[in-house]
Amino acid sequence: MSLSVMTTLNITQLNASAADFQQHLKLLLAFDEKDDLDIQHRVLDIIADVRKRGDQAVMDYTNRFDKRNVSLASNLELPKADLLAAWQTLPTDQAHALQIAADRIRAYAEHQKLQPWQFTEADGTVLGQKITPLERVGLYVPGGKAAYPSSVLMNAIPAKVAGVDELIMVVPTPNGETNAMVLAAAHLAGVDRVFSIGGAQAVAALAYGTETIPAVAKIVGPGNIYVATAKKMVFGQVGIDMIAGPSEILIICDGKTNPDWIAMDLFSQAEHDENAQAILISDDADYLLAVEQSINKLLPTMERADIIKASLSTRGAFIKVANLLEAAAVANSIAPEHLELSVENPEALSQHIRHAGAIFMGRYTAEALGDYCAGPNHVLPTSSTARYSSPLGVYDFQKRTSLINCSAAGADSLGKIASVLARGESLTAHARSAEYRIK
Ligand SMILES: NC(=O)c1ccc[n+]([C@@H]2O[C@H](COP(=O)([O-])OP(=O)(O)OC[C@H]3O[C@@H](n4cnc5c(N)ncnc54)[C@H](O)[C@@H]3O)[C@@H](O)[C@H]2O)c1
Ligand SMILES: N[C@H](CO)Cc1c[nH]c[nH+]1
Ligand SMILES: [Zn+2]
Repeated sequence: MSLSVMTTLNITQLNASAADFQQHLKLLLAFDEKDDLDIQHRVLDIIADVRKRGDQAVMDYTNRFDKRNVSLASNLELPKADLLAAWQTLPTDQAHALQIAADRIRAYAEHQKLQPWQFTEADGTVLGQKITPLERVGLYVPGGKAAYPSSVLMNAIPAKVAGVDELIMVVPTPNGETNAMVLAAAHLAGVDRVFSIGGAQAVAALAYGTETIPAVAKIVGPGNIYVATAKKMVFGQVGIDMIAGPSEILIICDGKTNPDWIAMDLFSQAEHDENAQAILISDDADYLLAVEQSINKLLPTMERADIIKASLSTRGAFIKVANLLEAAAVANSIAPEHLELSVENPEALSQHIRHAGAIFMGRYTAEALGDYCAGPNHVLPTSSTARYSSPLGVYDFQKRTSLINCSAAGADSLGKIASVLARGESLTAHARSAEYRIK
């Protein structure tokens, strides 16, 4: 198949019926292997350095990557009074929007709470599951190329609903400039402490702790490729929610949605990051051309045109399919973070979707609404990890513990089974421990 230049942007064009389609799709979805390795080495070095030099390393990387001039680690923490002041002085429209978004995110999260359960067997043995909130969690709020008050709410509110004791937030503040909405959102959501650090150094500090930054049990939240890589690397030392890296949008359109709307939906995720990925699938070749024209018309009007252009030309694609069922199959093999079904009957098509972080149904459901205020969490799995990961939710901040309470009769009957299995494993202490309790 030929990869041809479709727009002045050089958006990759693929045809799903071509013999080498899967091969090209794989290339499109993967990050460049060499870049990937370079990033892994860089992140590994940063983590090792933070483990070794603690606060001093965090300050050095913060000064370097965020263009700061911090020489006292305590200055990395933003005073709680600043969070309150930001909330109190926020323009009314912004405070109102944050409050409505927070209320909707909380209302949705309340449905996700895991509940303890137990059942009693005929002989009186009780089996169950206890639910416990995590003690202290780290919330990563991105801040390199944009400020993300919405990510403060999306991280903190489910943690609060779960009943987490202490919420530690990190957010980079390039050039030392704090964002009033980010601080206000931290106050509104009940974040306990905020440190103005980001990137791999912030993830390492939360994972291992430094003299100033407390170690947490789990790190959640989205970030760029450095953040996502660092989270992967500290997993085990701490829990992580998922790989929530550079944003992605996949749109399936039947050719009947205003092409300007679809072009802007693609831009909406491309504008996050040069590494973001925006893909359009349609069964209508003329429609793909119409969206191409919209892209070329609208791009010069975008403030973040450079980022959008870089994202669309390196990681974007238009995919022609024979029909919408084939579109669903391609979507499943991509397993995107966000999937828009901009079609006449989204419910029917959604029945064929197995892998996506979130599905936006119908022409009116712009993915951007989900980013801010629809209610479901916008922290979502990227890089095809929606094959096995789910959106951030209350359940990410809750632990399950099994409960077993044997009656004497239960110990007798289970003891006999355990004894046989234990002797089959040649684990005699196990067998005898169970046998002591046999009547
Ligand atoms: N998947 C999701 O749920 C979700 C949600 C919101 C945002 N996002 C994504 O989050 C990301 C936000 O990225 P961002 O850059 O604006 O903020 P960020 O906070 O993720 O990253 C900024 C940090 O990256 C580090 N960094 C930058 N260049 C570096 C380099 N060359 N070497 C080492 N470290 C370096 C710096 O420490 C800096 O503080 C975007 O990719 C966006 O698409 C994803
Ligand atoms: N689209 C991002 C998740 O990939 C979330 C976000 C926050 N603000 C704007 N968008
Ligand atoms: Zn977004």
